[in-house]
Amino acid sequence: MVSSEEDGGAAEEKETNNRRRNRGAVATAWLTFYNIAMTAGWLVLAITMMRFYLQKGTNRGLYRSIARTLKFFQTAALVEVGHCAIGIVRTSVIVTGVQVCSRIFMVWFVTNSIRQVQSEESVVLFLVVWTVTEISRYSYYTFNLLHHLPYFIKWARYNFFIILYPLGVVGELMTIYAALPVVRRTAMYSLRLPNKYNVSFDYYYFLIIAMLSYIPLFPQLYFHMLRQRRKVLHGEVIVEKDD
Ligand SMILES: CCCCCCCCCCCCC/C=C/C(=O)SCCNC(=O)CCNC(=O)[C@H](O)C(C)(C)COP(=O)(O)OP(=O)(O)OC[C@H]1O[C@@H](n2cnc3c(N)ncnc32)[C@H](O)[C@@H]1OP(=O)(O)O
Repeated sequence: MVSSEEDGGAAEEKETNNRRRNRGAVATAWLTFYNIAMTAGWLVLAITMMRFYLQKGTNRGLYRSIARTLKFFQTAALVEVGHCAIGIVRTSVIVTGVQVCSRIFMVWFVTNSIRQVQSEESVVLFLVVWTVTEISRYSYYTFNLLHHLPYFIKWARYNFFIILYPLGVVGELMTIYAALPVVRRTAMYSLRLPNKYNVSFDYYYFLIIAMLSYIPLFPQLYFHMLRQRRKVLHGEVIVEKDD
């Protein structure tokens, strides 16, 4: 439901201020520390990727050069699901969980595990998209917590995703697609019968199901962000169903 912009804007601002007051000093300090650390981590990734490309002029070996940092900072984002669960951040556990888990899956179980896809251009595509997204997202949260939010950071946070989200999805799907023949050939992460657990699992089909699951899940994340954009940039009050 969307009410008039003026009334909505004032009510939203009041609600946001109340929420911030109720969060508590320890939680605010933790979130500030967390967001600064994550902004720094993704900035390091951006600089490492740029330096690598400028020095080598190719994306061959680029993933290996950032693998440890990427795995650390992307895995650390699991903490965000905890933030929502304990209520220090007012975001849906499900929306955050899907976003974070799909990224962790891409890093650990596709790109990191399957060496043959690491030089694909699609890997560079999603890495660049994630990096730009995360630098603007975490710096937005940091400046917001410090009550000094430059407008261009707010603008970037709630506009870049319009293009970056679909581009990220294209990069991820193309990478999984490139992994399929390798997974089929090597039968990695698969369990064939007969075995002592009497269970079978085929990672090849799991990857196909993962790709298909973008069809229902991605629009939900995208429309969630479009609603956030209307709320933050245009002050609309949007009543969402709780999880
Ligand atoms: C097991 C394998 C399964 C595989 C299946 C896969 C299927 C997956 C399908 C979908 C895949 C998508 C793939 C795309 C990947 C990409 O990322 S591409 C790059 C572009 N992406 C983006 O732009 C989105 C980035 N992600 C997000 O923004 C979030 O993760 C989100 C959960 C989607 C949305 O964030 P949300 O928190 O709901 O919105 P905000 O407006 O940012 O925040 C709401 C309020 O919460 C406060 N807040 C949130 N986090 C923090 C924080 N860390 N610190 C402080 N505050 C925080 C925020 O300030 C808001 O509060 P108020 O200001 O009080 O309103």
